[in-house]
Amino acid sequence: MFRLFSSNMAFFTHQIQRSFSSSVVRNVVIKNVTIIGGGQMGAGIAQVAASTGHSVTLVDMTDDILKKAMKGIQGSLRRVVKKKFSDDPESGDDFIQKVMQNVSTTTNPAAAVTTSDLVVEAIVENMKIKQDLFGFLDKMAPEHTIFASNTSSLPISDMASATSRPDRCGGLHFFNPVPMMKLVEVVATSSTSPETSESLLNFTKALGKTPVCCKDTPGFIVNRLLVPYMMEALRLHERGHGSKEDIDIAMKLGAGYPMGPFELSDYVGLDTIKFITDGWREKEPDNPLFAPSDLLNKLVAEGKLGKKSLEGFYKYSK
Ligand SMILES: CCCCCCCCCCCCCC(=O)CC(=O)SCCNC(=O)CCNC(=O)[C@H](O)C(C)(C)COP(=O)(O)OP(=O)(O)OC[C@H]1O[C@@H](n2cnc3c(N)ncnc32)[C@H](O)[C@@H]1OP(=O)(O)O
Ligand SMILES: NC(=O)C1=CN([C@@H]2O[C@H](COP(=O)(O)OP(=O)(O)OC[C@H]3O[C@@H](n4cnc5c(N)ncnc54)[C@H](O)[C@@H]3O)[C@@H](O)[C@H]2O)C=CC1
Repeated sequence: MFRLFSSNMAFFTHQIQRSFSSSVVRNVVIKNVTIIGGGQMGAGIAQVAASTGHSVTLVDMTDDILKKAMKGIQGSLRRVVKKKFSDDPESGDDFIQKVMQNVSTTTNPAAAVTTSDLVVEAIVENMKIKQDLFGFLDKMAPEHTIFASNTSSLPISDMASATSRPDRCGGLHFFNPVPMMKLVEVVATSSTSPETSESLLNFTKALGKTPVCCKDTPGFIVNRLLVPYMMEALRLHERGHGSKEDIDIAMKLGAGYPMGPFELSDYVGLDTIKFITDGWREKEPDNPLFAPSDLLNKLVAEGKLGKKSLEGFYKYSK
């Protein structure tokens, strides 16, 4: 994994800063943003933050992943400018160039957070790995830095408890695809300070998104309603009461959803879906809705993770 102890210097500098800074941290104006995890969500968050003038550092485990993320951001920006600058392609190119200049990448999270106002975690949906990351970054980041998680399903308070700054921890739950989806759930735990919540709300608005305030309860608002609906779709199919194609068509044409539940699962990523549903089963072990799904487990075991691996419930071409 990361070279966790490779930046002793950054740690040392930070400890000095810490001893001089005030323990009361006021409303933080967010300019420098570090995003940990350059997968679909992290890359999308980086794109939107950079597009709105923030200075972004994107962190992942290898340079290859980061290269892929930057390529993805560029491709997505091309789609955005095609619309936004339809009659002025040159300005569109300038915009892309400026946005790309706002993003730097690194595989060294310790160095990345030393000047960060906000860290957004968008790594794998696993509590232990997220807690290890939060605990590690807590020692490296300046006192004022706010830590936010983009988790779909895990308690923010459990991640915050791995730090010495639970008042400066919260949730920023973005939706996929980040450049298109307007909503961000801003999650406050019982320890999140009002100043932190306000900074996160202001940041969300600065991104051009619409925030809603959520408590740190399972699934926040959207996934509390979305996960049971998606699980019901899976159960309906497993009982042989509908093909995945018919269920998808039904929910698109009958309920007006842009994607049916199987299409959406492939879009989200079946590995992430499995992490989420395994976690919900732990919370509600007696709920038959969250019983293990042979179909989902088989697809994940075969590496069929959805759109990102070109096969999931459906097949995709590049
Ligand atoms: C059945 C299995 C059950 C398993 C049970 C387990 C359940 C657990 C589920 C929990 C999931 C949790 C995930 C999470 O935490 C929260 C989420 O994010 S949920 C997902 C929310 N997102 C959605 O619901 C997306 C729905 N889809 C859409 O809105 C549209 O389909 C979409 C915008 C993605 C694409 O639009 P569409 O018209 O279909 O296709 P186009 O390709 O034509 O795009 C339209 C338009 O948008 C532009 N665009 C699309 N993507 C991007 C991008 N990434 N960047 C930039 N621009 C983009 C595209 O260019 C088009 O522009 P035009 O000008 O209109 O041409
Ligand atoms: N996929 C979706 O539709 C949504 C996902 N989320 C949440 O966002 C988070 C990320 O999801 P995705 O982007 O879909 O996953 P992804 O699998 O596309 O990306 C995760 C990235 O994190 C990197 N990573 C893993 N461990 C790391 C570590 N210790 N340090 C640095 N990087 C690390 C991986 O290399 C990978 O590039 C998860 O918590 C997920 O639940 C939230 C909303 C929607």
